[in-house]
Amino acid sequence: MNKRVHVAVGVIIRNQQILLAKRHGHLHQGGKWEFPGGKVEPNEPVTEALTRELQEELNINVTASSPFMTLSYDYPEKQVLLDIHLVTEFTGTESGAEGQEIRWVDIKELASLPFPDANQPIIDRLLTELAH
Ligand SMILES: Nc1nc2c([nH]c(=O)n2[C@@H]2O[C@H](COP(=O)(O)OP(=O)(O)OP(=O)(O)O)[C@@H](O)[C@H]2O)c(=O)[nH]1
Ligand SMILES: [Mg+2]
Repeated sequence: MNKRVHVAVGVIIRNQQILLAKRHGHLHQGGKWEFPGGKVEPNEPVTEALTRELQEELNINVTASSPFMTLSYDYPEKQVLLDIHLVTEFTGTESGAEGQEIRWVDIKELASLPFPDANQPIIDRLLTELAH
């Protein structure tokens, strides 16, 4: 029996663009684009996990965020609970602090990129609610 992995995920938005990172090839769902984030530690508040992960992965400091949606998804080998937050303000200059490729992408372009299977509802909502 595996436990569902709780993941803090940041949809970082600025000027109609979203900041994506490419997952390293050896990781789960490797080679695909992702919204930066990572596992919530035991007893850690999710917003704290979000801030910590984006500091570690992008070297930025989140200064404004709001809950966007949660999503449970069962991969054959792993069950995740994605706790997705919109990040609307941050300080610092983004970089791939763990050697990963990063990219700002127009919201409308999201539909044409490969994401982990769990992400489809996020993409759909961003396209219908935030693209203009
Ligand atoms: N960060 C992130 N993880 C996602 C997304 N979609 C998705 O299915 N996941 C899954 O959520 C899980 C947790 O992500 P993660 O980045 O913390 O995990 P990881 O196992 O690579 O290790 P880590 O704890 O060292 O960061 C992974 O199995 C990943 O495939 C997404 O958009 N962003
Ligand atoms: Mg991560």
